[in-house]
Amino acid sequence: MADFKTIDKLHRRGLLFILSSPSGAGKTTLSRMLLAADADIKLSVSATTRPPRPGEEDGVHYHFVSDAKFDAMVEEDDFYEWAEVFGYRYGTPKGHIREGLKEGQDYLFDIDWQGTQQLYQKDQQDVVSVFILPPSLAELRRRLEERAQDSDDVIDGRMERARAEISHWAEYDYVVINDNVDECFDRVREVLDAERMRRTRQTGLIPFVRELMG
Ligand SMILES: Nc1nc2c(ncn2[C@@H]2O[C@H](COP(=O)(O)OP(=O)(O)O)[C@@H](O)[C@H]2O)c(=O)[nH]1
Ligand SMILES: Nc1ncnc2c1ncn2[C@@H]1O[C@H](COP(=O)(O)OP(=O)(O)O)[C@@H](O)[C@H]1O
Repeated sequence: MADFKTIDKLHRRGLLFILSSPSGAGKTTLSRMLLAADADIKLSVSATTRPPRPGEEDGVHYHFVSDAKFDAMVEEDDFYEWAEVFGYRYGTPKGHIREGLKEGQDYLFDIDWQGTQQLYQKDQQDVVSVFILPPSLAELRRRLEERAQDSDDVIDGRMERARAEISHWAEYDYVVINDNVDECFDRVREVLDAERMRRTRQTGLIPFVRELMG
């Protein structure tokens, strides 16, 4: 008889796990927690024309590229999708995502609603999207100020955009409020765990059931 471990190792198709939120609601924090806690998911590193923030590493958080390089990547059809956000361009490189999915690799995307819509259009079956909401707009501003990475003007701009971004909440599969970060993280992991068990992703089930039925 197959024990739980065998069942757990059934082959499955990977998924494209999207975390979006208005800036400051906590998606970077949650992404880092998820990558640290879960060895089966890896970050899809975007290319951006935005300059690096202190502590950000090229090739780890983003591929930091010039405008000319980004133009060339668009020209060469190197992106799954790309969008302009806050005056800079951001794009998802195609890389090896298609092959990785077949092998059961999950990919994490920290992208905005425009990127989410484009990924859905390209590959609906593999996408699972989660929208993170702040508990209040006052708390959102407090977090942006506490992060201390932007000038007051930039924070005002991000707050203005937050309303527009929040208006896309209903386009997502799941919505989680990030009040207490640990509780929010638990919810996000529950979504990921359940989505991994979807019948259509468990490609090893057909041979398993065939053997089960003898
Ligand atoms: N469409 C799209 N959006 C992206 C991509 N990479 C990052 N973004 C979004 O660009 C926005 C700005 O990101 P960033 O400059 O890192 O600031 P953040 O808002 O503090 O995370 C965020 O909403 C990200 O989700 C990408 O490859 N494609
Ligand atoms: N649940 C939370 N409670 C309090 N502070 C939080 C919470 N989640 C994130 N933060 C803090 O808020 C700031 C913005 O979070 P960040 O993950 O950078 O947001 P985003 O990537 O969505 O712009 C950071 O300083 C982070 O440490």
